[in-house]
Amino acid sequence: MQTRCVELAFAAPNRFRQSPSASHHAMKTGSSHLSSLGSTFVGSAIHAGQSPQSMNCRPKRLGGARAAIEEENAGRYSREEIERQHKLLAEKIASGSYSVKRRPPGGLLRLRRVLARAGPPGRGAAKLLADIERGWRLLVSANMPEARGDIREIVGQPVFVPLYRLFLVYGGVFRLSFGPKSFVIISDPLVAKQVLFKNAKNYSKGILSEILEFVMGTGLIPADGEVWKVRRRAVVPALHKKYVAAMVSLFARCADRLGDKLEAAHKKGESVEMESLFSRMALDVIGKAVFNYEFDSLSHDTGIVEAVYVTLKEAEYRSVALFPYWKVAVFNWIVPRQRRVAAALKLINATLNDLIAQCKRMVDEEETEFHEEYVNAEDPSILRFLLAAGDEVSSKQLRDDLMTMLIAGHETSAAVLTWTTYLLSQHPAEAAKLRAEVDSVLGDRVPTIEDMRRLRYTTRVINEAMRLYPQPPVLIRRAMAPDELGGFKIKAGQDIFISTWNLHRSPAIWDRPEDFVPERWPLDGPDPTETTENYSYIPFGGGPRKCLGDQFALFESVVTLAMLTRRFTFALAPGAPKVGMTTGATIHTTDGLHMIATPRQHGTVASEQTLLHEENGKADNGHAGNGVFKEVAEESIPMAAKR
Ligand code: HEM
Repeated sequence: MQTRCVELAFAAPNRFRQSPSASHHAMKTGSSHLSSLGSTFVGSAIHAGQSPQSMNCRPKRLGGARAAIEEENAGRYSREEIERQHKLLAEKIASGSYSVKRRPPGGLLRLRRVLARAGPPGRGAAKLLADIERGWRLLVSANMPEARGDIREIVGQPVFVPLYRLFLVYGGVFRLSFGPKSFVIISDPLVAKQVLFKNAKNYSKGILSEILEFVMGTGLIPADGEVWKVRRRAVVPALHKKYVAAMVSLFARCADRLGDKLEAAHKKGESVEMESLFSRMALDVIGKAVFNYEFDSLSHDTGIVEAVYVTLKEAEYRSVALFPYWKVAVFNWIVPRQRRVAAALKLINATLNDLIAQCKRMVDEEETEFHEEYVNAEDPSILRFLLAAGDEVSSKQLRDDLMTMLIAGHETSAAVLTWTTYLLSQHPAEAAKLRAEVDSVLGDRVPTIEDMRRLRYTTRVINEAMRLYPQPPVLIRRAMAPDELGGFKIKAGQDIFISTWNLHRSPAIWDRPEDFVPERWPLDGPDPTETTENYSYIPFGGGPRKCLGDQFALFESVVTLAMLTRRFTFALAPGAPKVGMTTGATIHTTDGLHMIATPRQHGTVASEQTLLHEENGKADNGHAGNGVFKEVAEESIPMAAKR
């Protein structure tokens, strides 16, 4: 098939595609989702992995936001530069020059030897020195392992990659220092549990709050202390069971619209860039779900869609800038990007304020009594629930909460779907097994809430994709008082990164940690969570600050994956750029996920179902035998990339 890239008539969200730029990354800045940001060091890594090569399928139209994004991305890191940095870091770790010396100064040993030869008084002094040395060693062994590096060895690549290499050498709790600044990196499940759950009260969101303040204000993700407690208590009930069930049909509707787009592309012989399409679909979902707003970004590129992306991009940008010039008011007038950001925020705020006012009027006119599982059929949004609940909250706080959820629930979901689709394109056997389940459970029905229990393998595929590509890959905290982590003391004010990436890929925890094995999660077992896995698996965090949209997000991913699987097979587009990783708050691809989506011929379904049953019958928890599926996979996934 002759393929071209779908030319999307949109501006802003295309950021993900081609540019050598961080356009790509335009943000997910989520919050927590922004968690992988939060310091110059972390932020610098955000722009990692971008290739300066131009892509062969650029969108023809560049809107203002996209142009702005491209403008600032020129001349970032080349692939060669990143590879050079990987090598340098590996060599430095191997040579030991990255490690802080933990032995007493070598001169002491020589002095002791000289003293020992100088008769009884010298021997006495040498013994005294030996005792001091022993005390030193004891003291040092109580110190946290420390890697002291040069920030240039870390930037230019997704930050969780060097953190993984360092973890393998320095262990589950170590300090990473750059000059006077240090971060404690946690990759040990029990220590993660202590920070997230057992002693959660001692940890704030630290630098994350500062970065996100301009967009989320005191919304749930950046908020700490009393504000967080009050707002969490108010918002959580809005995502009750009936609400999530009502959302299933919204997910299906949006996934169907995406399916139509893919079908149209196929008819024209075009490839599709799935990362930006998933981003648009997730924006459409979250707009409706949170404040009943129809972005319809899959079809139109309206000013508000562009404004959302400009704002998200800015949050990412601020996390990487060395000098926070926007804190100086005059620069906000002088610097064009700051003027654009101000205009975007003004538009979003005005839209949200209108929606809030409109919703208030509707609630005032509504006759239905408010109750615990209140859902308005025409407007099942979270905003409607909060207003109907009579939530005593200022419009500003409400706006902050809505904006936070918009960001938190947007790119995370998009990223999960992007990497799941990528993984499946690399694992035809698992893709065939998935199709078999979807066909047998759904046929050509649209999924309902009851199907969520039945789509077991689909759920496992998502669980496993979230293990390999956690969104965000790092969680950020700051200690408010001294604590002891894994036996090492830390001081108040210590910045901490919990590396979900390291936990999820730790060779000490997982068999074949790097492999995509949905079967590692038994179909008849409970859905894996931080509780079932005792903090070895924390795709939604854990403890009091755990994601409140976890069930929503899981169902959104399952429904979308099932709907698309029912209609298409996916394969990487011939000649598509290698799918590399880069990170904002979530993990993005470096150059987009260019695929061929082929509408399915339902003739292969029966044989795939037989295979699913045969495979399930084995009740084997290992990796599915690829050989079993090979034939089906080959005939039903045209051009599928093979492992
Ligand atoms: C696959 C999609 C999603 C993933 C992987 C995800 C992941 C996470 C994670 C890991 C955290 C904890 C952050 C931390 O501890 O620092 C979090 C927090 C949060 N998430 Fe999500 N999330 C997703 C979707 C959503 C959705 C759809 C919503 C809203 C409807 C949402 C709203 C929130 C909020 C408000 C918080 C902050 C909770 C608090 O601090 O009290 N998320 N999310």
